[in-house]
Amino acid sequence: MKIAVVGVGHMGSAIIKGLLSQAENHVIGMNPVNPRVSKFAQEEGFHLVNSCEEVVSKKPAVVIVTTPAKVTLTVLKQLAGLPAHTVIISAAAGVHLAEIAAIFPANPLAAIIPNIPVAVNAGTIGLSLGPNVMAPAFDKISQVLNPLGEVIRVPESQLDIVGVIGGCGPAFVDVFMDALSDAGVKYGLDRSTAYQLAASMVTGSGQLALRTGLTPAQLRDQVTSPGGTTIRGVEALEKAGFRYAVIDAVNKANG
Ligand SMILES: NC(=O)C1=CN([C@@H]2O[C@H](COP(=O)(O)OP(=O)(O)OC[C@H]3O[C@@H](n4cnc5c(N)ncnc54)[C@H](O)[C@@H]3O)[C@@H](O)[C@H]2O)C=CC1
Ligand SMILES: O=C(O)[C@@H]1CCC=N1
Repeated sequence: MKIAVVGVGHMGSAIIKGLLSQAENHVIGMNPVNPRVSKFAQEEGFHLVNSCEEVVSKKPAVVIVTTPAKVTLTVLKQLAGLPAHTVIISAAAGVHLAEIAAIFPANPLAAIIPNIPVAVNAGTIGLSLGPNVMAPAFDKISQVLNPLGEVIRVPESQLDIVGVIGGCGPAFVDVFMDALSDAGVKYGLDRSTAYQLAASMVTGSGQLALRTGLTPAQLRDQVTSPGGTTIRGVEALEKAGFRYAVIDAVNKANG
């Protein structure tokens, strides 16, 4: 399928990497001229263009817009010449489907909030469908998004909070992994072993939660042996207000 990704920054690059893992995808990236993006396109082997006009002329089946939110509606207006069957997917946080529908009244539309792990096909993607998404368009959306990770369909009113937990969440987890790694180094691990340990532990904990369907509290109880070491660490986290710090991170990101 011919897929254009407009805005090849952090998110656009992550999506392109994930899309390129599927041999049947023909990926076109669009970004204003930028040596970083040209180098990335050369390394990854996708076709790069520098204007919306070129994207329109390629008649992609799907366009994914990953431009900064504040320029996204302007960029979409420059793409308004796309054929009516092109599916438009916006990944810009805070850009609403109704605003996109005002520019593309006939096209199938969707809003997504992906996260950076889409680069390794292990993303979490909040999806809200907009107008004109009949079965063929839904099939295209599924074909593009499903290989990128877990797609969680929500009403658009919930996309912001899905975006904070799924989209911002990796940065919160990265802070946690960084702190764990510092602690590992303090007790004698070399830095790369500490990073590997923290990342592997986070991956495994997530996989266990998904595969067993157990709640985080049930899983924590499996680790906290009576009178053991873990409960002493959990007590320290509670004393430091770890839970409130996490909830307040979501408050602030969602504000
Ligand atoms: N970074 C993330 O984890 C996530 C980002 N998003 C959304 O993705 C969008 C981009 O975010 P990032 O990739 O983090 O920002 P970024 O700043 O890394 O990338 C933005 C890219 O868009 C390009 N750009 C700027 N103006 C353009 C234009 N007129 N036409 C085409 N390209 C243009 C920039 O040159 C840059 O390469 C935002 O709307 C954000 O809400 C959504 C979910 C997660
Ligand atoms: O920080 C941001 O604004 C974007 C939206 C979700 C994750 N990154």
